[in-house]
Amino acid sequence: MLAGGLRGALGLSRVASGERRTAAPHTPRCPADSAPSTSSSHLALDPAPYSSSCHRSRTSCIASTSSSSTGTTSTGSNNSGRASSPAGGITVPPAILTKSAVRRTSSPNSVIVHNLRLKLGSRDVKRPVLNGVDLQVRRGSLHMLLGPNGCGKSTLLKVLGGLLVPDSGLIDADQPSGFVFQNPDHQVVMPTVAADVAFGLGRYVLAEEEVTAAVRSSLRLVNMEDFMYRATHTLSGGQRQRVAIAGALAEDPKLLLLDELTTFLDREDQFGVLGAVKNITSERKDVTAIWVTHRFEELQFADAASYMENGRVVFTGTPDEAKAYMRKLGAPV
Ligand SMILES: Nc1ncnc2c1ncn2[C@@H]1O[C@H](COP(=O)(O)OP(=O)(O)OP(=O)(O)O)[C@@H](O)[C@H]1O
Repeated sequence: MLAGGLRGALGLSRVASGERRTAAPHTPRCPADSAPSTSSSHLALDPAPYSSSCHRSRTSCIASTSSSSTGTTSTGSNNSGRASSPAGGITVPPAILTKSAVRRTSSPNSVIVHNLRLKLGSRDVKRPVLNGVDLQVRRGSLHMLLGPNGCGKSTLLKVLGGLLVPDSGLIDADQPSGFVFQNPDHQVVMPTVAADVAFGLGRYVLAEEEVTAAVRSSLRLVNMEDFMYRATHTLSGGQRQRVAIAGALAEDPKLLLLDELTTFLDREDQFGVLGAVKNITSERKDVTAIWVTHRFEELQFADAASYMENGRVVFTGTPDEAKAYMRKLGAPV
């Protein structure tokens, strides 16, 4: 059980039994990197997209498209920039939906991106960062994204996670998504592991038992259940990274967006984190992980890999095919 004090710290004092977590959060774990959430699920972007409420599944996102297009959505906005649903007093993030979203629930792909374009920069001087990205990621896979510095990997992840809004293109992605960033020190913010994993659940109306169960099962998936009551400052970098992933998992994401999680880790921690993510996609067939990395040796954990150059995906294949492709480019794979 979580300590009573923890409940208050997490803002979980309003418990209504029988109510269940129904919000569809997009989950940036790094406060410093948090941006107004625009959960991306179905983007078929005209230059001026519009927003609406977005609930858990692909299907309901599409269903809410028609109500948004007629302006009948009941979602309002709160101070944090998130939309709030009056129905259960539960906050839900805004989503960007368009009339051209296609119902595709039977697709084996968790993510389909087509001709995605985005320019970034100042208001006066922008330059293309995503130059027509096409990408398909199978549901339940661990898909690695590689490419040289500055080719657009993190930007693509941010677009998939709703942290950036593309200028044009189509995105059809399972939701909700959970984002974990490079530096665990920016993301593991609570004094104990249990409190940290439960952190994001504070915005839901949940019974204490539900919080504890979500925390425990998330920690189990990343092989950290035995650390539940440990002080976070006693953890190694890799353990902290696994706690950050568990924090994202606790909110039941369907898409995990993992941006260079092993950059600061030694080999043991690196493989511990990779093993944890592999375990998640093996055990939870409905969860897909996109893993951005520079480290070729990590390909052995991948189900598939894509290589980006100049804001485009130029190759997608099996890990072995990806290695062969990169060897041809002269990479020391
Ligand atoms: N907010 C921004 N404003 C202007 N340019 C940006 C912004 N964010 C990223 N860029 C530029 O977009 C390009 C792609 O950046 P991104 O971080 O996506 O690359 P990356 O492939 O993840 O690189 P790395 O492997 O070094 O992390 C870079 O040239 C970067 O400088």
